[in-house]
Amino acid sequence: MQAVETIMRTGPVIPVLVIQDVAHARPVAEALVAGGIRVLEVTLRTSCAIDVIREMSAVDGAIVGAGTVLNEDDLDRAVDAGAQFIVSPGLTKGIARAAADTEVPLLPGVANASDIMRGLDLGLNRFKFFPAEASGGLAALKALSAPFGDVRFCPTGGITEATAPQWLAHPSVLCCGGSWLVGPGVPDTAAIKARAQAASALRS
Ligand SMILES: O=C(O)C(=O)C[C@H](O)[C@H](O)COP(=O)(O)O
Repeated sequence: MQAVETIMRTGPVIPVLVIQDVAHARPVAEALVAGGIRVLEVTLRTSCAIDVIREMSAVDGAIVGAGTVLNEDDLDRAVDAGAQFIVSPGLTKGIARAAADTEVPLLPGVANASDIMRGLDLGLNRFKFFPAEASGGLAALKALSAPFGDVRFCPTGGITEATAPQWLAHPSVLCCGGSWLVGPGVPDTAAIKARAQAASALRS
């Protein structure tokens, strides 16, 4: 297992994936990897998500994790399917302990100073800033970075290809998350690859 920091530094954007049909898993993962995006967050929002993690994990070059992990049971199911990292919209002691016990990298969501302090108490200092735009946007992140100078973030929620560069320019930001790379429905793999190429070039 890689450290969560390594995963965050693999590329500038982590695509947040909501895959409705397991048949779409491989073509989507292949298109993203072909476009230079290797770290893939499969949200546990669909009934096939666990099978999607399994399928995508078989794609060469893909580093597949689970998102929308809400409890220890979700975490266990995702890890059993091959998830190499775990993303959660929030932070609970249960998830932090389960991730530590399983030695799976965890990227838990924080939205304010108290969330960050709870994370620090649990030995964590790499977080998803979620929901990034709705929680005050870049101005809020800049303000939070002042007292928490060693903390690094993956802002997610409301970020687009157009706004990602502003977030990535902040020194506390290692990468951004976003759903814009893969839309709903039957995947247009050429378009996904093109968006992945644009995303992977965002900070170079
Ligand atoms: O379900 C989760 O755990 C999530 O990760 C929520 C996602 O981060 C946001 O839904 C990002 O979506 P956009 O705002 O469309 O980029």
